Amino acid sequence: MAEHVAGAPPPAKIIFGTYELGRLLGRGASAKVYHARHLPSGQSVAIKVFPKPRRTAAASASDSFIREISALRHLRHRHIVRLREVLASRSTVYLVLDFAKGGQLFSRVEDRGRLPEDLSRRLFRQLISAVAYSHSRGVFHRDLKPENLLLDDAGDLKVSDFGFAALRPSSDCDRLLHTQCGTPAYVSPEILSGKKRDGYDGAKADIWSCGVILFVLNAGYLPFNDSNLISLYRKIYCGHHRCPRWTSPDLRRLIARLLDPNPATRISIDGILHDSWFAKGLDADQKAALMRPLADDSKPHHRRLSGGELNAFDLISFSSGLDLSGFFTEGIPDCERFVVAGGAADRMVERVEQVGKSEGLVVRREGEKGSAAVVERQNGELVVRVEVHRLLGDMAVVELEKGGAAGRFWNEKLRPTLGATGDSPLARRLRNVTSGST
Ligand SMILES: Nc1ncnc2c1ncn2[C@@H]1O[C@H](COP(=O)(O)OP(=O)(O)OP(=O)(O)O)[C@@H](O)[C@H]1O
Repeated sequence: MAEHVAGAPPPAKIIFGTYELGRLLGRGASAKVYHARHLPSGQSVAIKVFPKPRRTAAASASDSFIREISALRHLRHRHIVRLREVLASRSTVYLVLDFAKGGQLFSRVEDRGRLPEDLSRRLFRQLISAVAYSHSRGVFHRDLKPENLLLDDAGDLKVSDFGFAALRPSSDCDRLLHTQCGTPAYVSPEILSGKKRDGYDGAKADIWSCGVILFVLNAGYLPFNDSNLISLYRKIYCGHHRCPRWTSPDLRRLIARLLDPNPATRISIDGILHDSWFAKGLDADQKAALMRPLADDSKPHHRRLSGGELNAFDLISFSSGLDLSGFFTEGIPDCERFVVAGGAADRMVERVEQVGKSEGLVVRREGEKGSAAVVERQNGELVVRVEVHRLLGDMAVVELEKGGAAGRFWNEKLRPTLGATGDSPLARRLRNVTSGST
């Protein structure tokens, strides 16, 4: 293998035969984000790379990539980074996102200082448009801060990083949330106070963070800041902030209403839309256009989620699907793959082994930790090979390869014992496998 020479650009890495990974754009607590080129179209994308959790228990909704996928697949809005595709290998989950060429809004403020009031207003309107839309779809970001606000090549805002997002429970429409999330300087007093029994209103908590962001855009510094965490918390509880002298009276008033420590009296999205500073110079049509999501908003989101949880079936059916090509050798004749839940995959391997033995065939285990059962005739001719590839949590991809000698063994001996007459997803898949068998 060729060695990488220090100082030379790293060799191009092509993943799934489709994306050429480029430079590192940023790294967060949970993932690294790379620039990449979509080879068929030449388009730039950003790929967020998450190591897959090393555990066998079911993937938890608290995993940030699960949260992020669950949230982003609900959302299609011009000011929210679009999730194009989800890919996975054995060890890694890749989120393919629209590339926000302008980088972090935070860097802009850091480099050039505070923004002119009109530019703050334009970006704040875009932020509220995205936040209002997310809330209307039952998604609360919970970690809004300038580092998570990106800019595209036209300088328009794209809200990103939904790794802390919460989805409203669909059953009772209860908007009160319980997990403590976010970055201290941007977090609302009710989250800091951790009144877990009462929960908190995710919409109002996001609005507080929008208030902190608006303050930062206008001032160039944070409204609540202290190197001592306890003092910082105290300042946030009180909501005491001082706007810089250049702040217009209307903007001062709006900031005070956003940074109201009492969520019950804090301004709502509707209140913001009617605020004089926010609405300045906007006629009714322009306001409606601002709040309108993309025309094709409904397209990718027809399917109902089960309680906001995401499982591998959701992943598979999303967008162009979970591309599993990295798992397998292409071009194997009569090779089928399907996803199953629970212990069904392991039971299938055991069953293949048992039936093979009872038929006097040669049976052996292969693969990592015996994840595959191979059945052959005495002359070495392949009858059937079943291999289990672990996916997320207890979900698994079953790869089934039928050799030339599979026909009778598969149809008459094996399939009836695998319960392929029921109506489970596994049974349906097995019926399809059978109909094409030799
Ligand atoms: N779509 C994108 N286009 C361009 N750059 C991006 C994109 N997504 C992320 N980045 C860059 O990568 C950085 C890290 O991304 P992100 O905040 O999503 O990661 P994270 O691990 O979820 O972070 P956190 O620690 O805040 O949870 C961003 O701050 C940004 O600079």
